[in-house]
Amino acid sequence: MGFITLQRHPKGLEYLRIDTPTFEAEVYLQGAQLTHFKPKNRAAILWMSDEESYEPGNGLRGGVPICWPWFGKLPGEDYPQHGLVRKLPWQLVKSHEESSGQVVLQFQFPQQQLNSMYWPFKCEVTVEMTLSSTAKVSITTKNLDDKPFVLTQALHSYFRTSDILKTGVSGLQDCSYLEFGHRSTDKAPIVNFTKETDRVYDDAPSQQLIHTPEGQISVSRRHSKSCVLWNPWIDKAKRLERFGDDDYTTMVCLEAANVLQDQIHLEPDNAYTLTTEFGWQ
Ligand SMILES: O=P(O)(O)OC[C@H]1O[C@@H](O)[C@H](O)[C@@H](O)[C@@H]1O
Repeated sequence: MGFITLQRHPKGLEYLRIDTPTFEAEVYLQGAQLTHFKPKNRAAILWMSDEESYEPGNGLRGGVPICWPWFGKLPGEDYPQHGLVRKLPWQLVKSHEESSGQVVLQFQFPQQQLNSMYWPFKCEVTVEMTLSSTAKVSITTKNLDDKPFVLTQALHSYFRTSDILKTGVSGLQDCSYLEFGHRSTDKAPIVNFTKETDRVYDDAPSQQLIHTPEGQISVSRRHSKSCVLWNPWIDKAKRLERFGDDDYTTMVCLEAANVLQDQIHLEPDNAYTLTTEFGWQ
């Protein structure tokens, strides 16, 4: 076997390169972030920005960033967007190759790195990836404190398409969403992209399909009622860091989440696992 090798990007970040008879993948220890996933004989599924500089301490623009213990700007305007863990190194605590070609990786976020100014709770945070012809990414939070806390989070997956104008998402028909402060519901069977899209669906079915010119990507979620659908479109693309002006034409984010009414109340000693799984249909 020997499918997994530890490599170092010229800018210094360490990552795992995995090459099996079934798939290839790359996972950065910073952010425990899957940045590349490609089943053999199929196109790559995840989008990664060509403008990414891979500087240590920056978020990596693409793949599956981990947003924890809050999503977006919440709980306060001065809080770092999308939480505390996506720009810091995680520890690899398990890597297991099965003869079938399936690979299981487990990462833990070192508790001492948690900024107690923003997050004054003891907890254990683990990301597990099960990679084969599909990729499954889970994040488990265990409350080790003596008081409960409230958590929002997302597995912020960037998917690749060759043409956003020929891309749509099914599985969201009749679901209510919040976008730019307004509530709405889409009656169409497929959501298409013609402008900036930044929707939080708070009670969506557990599976969607992304229809791209390359085929259909199935994206499913567990322990998650909410999901986020995002494409920055023309103007926001120009303002985003590590994102090319035309990059909005080749990506779409469909994020497994626990946000809005779907936020998690975690009592002491309890644990909660959010999971997303994706692959070609
Ligand atoms: O640039 P960031 O912090 O990675 O965020 C990217 C996007 O993440 C999405 O999840 C949000 O809905 C967008 O509003 C945001 O712009």
